[in-house]
Amino acid sequence: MNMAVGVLALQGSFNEHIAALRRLGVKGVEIRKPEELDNVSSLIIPGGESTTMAKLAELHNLFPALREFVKLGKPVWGTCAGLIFLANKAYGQKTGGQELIGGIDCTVHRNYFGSQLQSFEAELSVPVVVSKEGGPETFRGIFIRAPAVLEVGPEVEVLAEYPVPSTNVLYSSSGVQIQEENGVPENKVIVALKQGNLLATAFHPELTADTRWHSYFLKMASEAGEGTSSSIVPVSGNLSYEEKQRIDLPIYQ
Ligand SMILES: NC(=O)CC[C@H](N)C(=O)O
Repeated sequence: MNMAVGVLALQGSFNEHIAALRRLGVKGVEIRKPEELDNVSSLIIPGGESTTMAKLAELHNLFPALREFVKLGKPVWGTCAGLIFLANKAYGQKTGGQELIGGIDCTVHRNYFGSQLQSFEAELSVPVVVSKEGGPETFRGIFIRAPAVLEVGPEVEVLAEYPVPSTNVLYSSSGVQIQEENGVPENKVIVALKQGNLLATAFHPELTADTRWHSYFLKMASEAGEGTSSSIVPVSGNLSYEEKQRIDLPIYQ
């Protein structure tokens, strides 16, 4: 049985993820209902606005199915708001908080880099996506009202960090200086991480023409599917009108 990559399609940049998968010849399936998760073997949670996305997920009764998906060890990648969904703990929530899926043993600050106006782009050093056969040595990260990860547990693999002025150093509720406590240099925050089959990036690879992060996730997904009956579904045949429109989405270079 072949299985496709699901993309949570409640809000945010899900079309852009589907377009990036399509560029790699892989079919992305929009997920809006819990039962639709049965048809996919891996999932991408796009960037957007995590409170809105969480409210919509609640409305569609998606949280139990999403948590089960994670619990079963199926690969999930969250970009930006998607990272917030996958964190076990979040700061900077609206009153009353929002539901999270959880799974990555980390604490995320929802709007660490400030408001929409403080959005920025930066070249990141990301050894896991750099090809040994050459090509660019960095990845251009697009940070839009981006979160950052401030604390990680021992099972988390840090894939990329971003330097910040030491005045940005945050303290936990108990007054402990978070970065120092975890041995992370005081002037860096975590912007890409992995725990088992869960991957998270604070920036938006789906808004660039660079598909290296999507390839990395597809590799994770196919490795997780090895020995089982599921594998990634290639897209074949001509593009439908809808798919063509997606591929033609503007790409931020
Ligand atoms: N671009 C994004 O996904 C922004 C996420 C945003 N900080 C939030 O809380 O939802």
